[in-house]
Amino acid sequence: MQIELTPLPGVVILTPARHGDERGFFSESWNRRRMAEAGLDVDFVQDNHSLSARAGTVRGLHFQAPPHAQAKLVRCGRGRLLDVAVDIRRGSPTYGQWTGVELSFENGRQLLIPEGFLHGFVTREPDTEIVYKCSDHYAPDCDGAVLWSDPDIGIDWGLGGTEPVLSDKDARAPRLADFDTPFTWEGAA
Ligand SMILES: Cc1cn([C@H]2C[C@H](O)[C@@H](COP(=O)(O)OP(=O)(O)O[C@H]3O[C@@H](C)C(=O)[C@@H](O)[C@H]3O)O2)c(=O)[nH]c1=O
Repeated sequence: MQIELTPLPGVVILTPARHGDERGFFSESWNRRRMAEAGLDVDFVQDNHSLSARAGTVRGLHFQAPPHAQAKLVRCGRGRLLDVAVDIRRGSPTYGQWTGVELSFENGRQLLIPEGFLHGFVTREPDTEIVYKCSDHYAPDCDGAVLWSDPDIGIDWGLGGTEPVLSDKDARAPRLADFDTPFTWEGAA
């Protein structure tokens, strides 16, 4: 498993080995022991899978508040997407900053997003599937969102001026400045 850091400490790109043969490949998409050995010990309890029919579909920016905060391990099952994490931990040196990584079936990359970050993505091909593990169960009462296009965050979604496909919930989400984050950075005074 290859591990790459991103500009946001704690957000990590993981690329599991693929063992190819004449049939195709085999890959351990998550191995708890290997992750723990690498200092990435997360206890996942739910797997999610969604399909976005059209390229340019944006889902996000989402979080679950404590006591049901979620770390996520995200990969692309089919197609191609830009996966994004935003630090929303009050007092964090990187509060409000984002990082994005292209995940595709071909590149096999995965993004590990800890608690305290927003998560969102844009699909770059039709019929793109995302698959992700979560460290807590779905808790609708703790579910929240921040506006995907908030200029204070300034994510470059690569849409080139085209309007994205969005859910009503995501289109109406508040901006970061109008939002009281439920997360605090561990190093905060
Ligand atoms: C997130 C979630 C939704 N649902 C239901 C609620 C609703 O009826 C339907 C669609 O939900 P949503 O519109 O919230 O789906 P979606 O916009 O795909 O939400 C997801 O976006 C990405 C970016 C994330 O990081 C996820 O945690 C989740 O928030 O699925 C579950 O049953 N379990 C779940 O864990």
